[in-house]
Amino acid sequence: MFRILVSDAISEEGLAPLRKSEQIEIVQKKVTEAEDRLHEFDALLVRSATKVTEELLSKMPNLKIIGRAGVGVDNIDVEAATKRGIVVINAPNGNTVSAAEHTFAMMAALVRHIPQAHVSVKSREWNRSAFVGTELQGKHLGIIGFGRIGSEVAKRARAFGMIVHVYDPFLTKERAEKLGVSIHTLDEVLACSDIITVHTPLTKETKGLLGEKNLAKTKKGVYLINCARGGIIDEKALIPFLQSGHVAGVALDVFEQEPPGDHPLFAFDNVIVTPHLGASTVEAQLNVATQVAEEVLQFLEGKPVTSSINLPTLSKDVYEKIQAFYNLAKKMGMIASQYMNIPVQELSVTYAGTVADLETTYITRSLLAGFLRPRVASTVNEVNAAMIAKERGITYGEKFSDETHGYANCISLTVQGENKTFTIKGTHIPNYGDRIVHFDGFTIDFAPEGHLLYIQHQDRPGMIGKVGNILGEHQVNIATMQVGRQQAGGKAIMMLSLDKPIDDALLQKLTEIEDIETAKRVEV
Ligand SMILES: NC(=O)c1ccc[n+]([C@@H]2O[C@H](COP(=O)([O-])OP(=O)(O)OC[C@H]3O[C@@H](n4cnc5c(N)ncnc54)[C@H](O)[C@@H]3O)[C@@H](O)[C@H]2O)c1
Ligand SMILES: O=C(O)CC[C@@H](O)C(=O)O
Repeated sequence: MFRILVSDAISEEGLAPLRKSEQIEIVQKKVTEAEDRLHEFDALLVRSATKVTEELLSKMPNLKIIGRAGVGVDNIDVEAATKRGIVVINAPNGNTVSAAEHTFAMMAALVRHIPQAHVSVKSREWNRSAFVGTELQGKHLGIIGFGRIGSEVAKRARAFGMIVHVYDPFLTKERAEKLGVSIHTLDEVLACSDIITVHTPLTKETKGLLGEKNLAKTKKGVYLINCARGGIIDEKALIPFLQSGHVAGVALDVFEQEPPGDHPLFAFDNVIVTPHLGASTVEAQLNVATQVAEEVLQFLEGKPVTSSINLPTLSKDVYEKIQAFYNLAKKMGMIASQYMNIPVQELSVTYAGTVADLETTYITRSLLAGFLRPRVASTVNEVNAAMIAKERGITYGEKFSDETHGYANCISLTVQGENKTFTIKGTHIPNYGDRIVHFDGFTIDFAPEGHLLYIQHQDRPGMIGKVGNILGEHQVNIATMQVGRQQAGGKAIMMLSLDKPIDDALLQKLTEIEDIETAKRVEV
């Protein structure tokens, strides 16, 4: 049974695909109400209210995936989730239009004093002169952050006859031209805009972006809008600019602390606010819930998720192409790790042939996860393998070569350990399977699966028989046996696949056979 905790209000209709599965149990409770079951859940679905902290994750040891029904993941400790091998996914475009429309609603409300007029009329006043506003047409709109929502706001601004100025350090010229905007510096946007709206994520760079220094660069009489994340506009720094009248009005849908409680900005009549409603439409909530539900189902079926925050995103087509190599690489990593049962400093993966043209980043992550799995007690997967490798001082890199050793594709792994370098090469043969074709300096050909027994020995007559006899005496059946040698009478190896694993005593007995130099178990 796959258990899912839904701890924020997520569209029931959107969750329908999950409810259809008999293998899935959905529990809709706040985290604080589900304390007794937190250890059971495989998935956690949230919006922005639930704070997914390191502490919460420590109470959810079975958690495999966190689904964010929205864009921003600043309420999720992604690093802590990654360290635990937990995939974090979001719904990046499900609420874009709703947020852009809410921004515009706030903009119009701000410049036409709609909330204030609403309260006035409901208080039985009819004070029309008190609410003279300004048109949006012809005004200069500064957009800070030109991603999904910022670009949708720009489209609507043009429809209102506004002149759009954009600041986004990551916006390429090509995209700017494609979207019909010119790129400006932040100072230019601050100096020329009648209205400024922010649409960036909350990051180290954007937190307090509109603080005292940059607010001072804005035009007197500027209007400010934040429907992105609390803190991008520094709420405390705003106060003197509101008191002096430099800032004509502010519209906030998001706050540094949510809920904001009794906030000093609420003392200003020209500050209008909504409770983080940018995504609160029927359409947006259906979109984000559906997207997250579909991603969780994909994950459950062992298929790639397409909107992961902490994994390379793969299309279904790409995933199908790399699947075979993803499995081969993982097995190669597991074999190498067990064979080289010493501390290692570096893994170098070389791709040749058809595999070299694929999304090798994901394949390398799979190999790394396979290498670390026998060495790490906690969960190791493609999500956290890179982080764990770094923690253990293991570097890794990819290379590409034309040398396929006569195969259509070849993955070579070279492991650099203390005073030992080990190389293993593998290939995937469609409709046949995976083969290891080179092992620690020997040419060989074996399937990387099952209970493997590696033996290095001197090439003498009868060696194979001696090993076979001892295994037979201990009721251990040999499923397959492959041999390799560097030259007649020199060093040679056997790679046996056994029907069951052998114990330490039998392994020791094998190493005591004359002319046997090494015997190692490898489980794949
Ligand atoms: N109020 C709501 O309910 C609501 C709804 C949806 C999204 N949001 C928030 O709105 C924000 C934007 O969402 P989006 O989907 O457009 O995200 P996005 O990732 O598509 O766009 C963000 C843009 O900000 C730019 N950016 C990043 N750092 C910047 C910086 N230092 N200066 C200027 N630009 C910078 C990026 O290049 C990107 O183009 C996010 O914080 C999201 O959480 C809020
Ligand atoms: O879930 C919400 O209501 C807000 C979501 C929004 O802030 C987002 O980042 O997608």
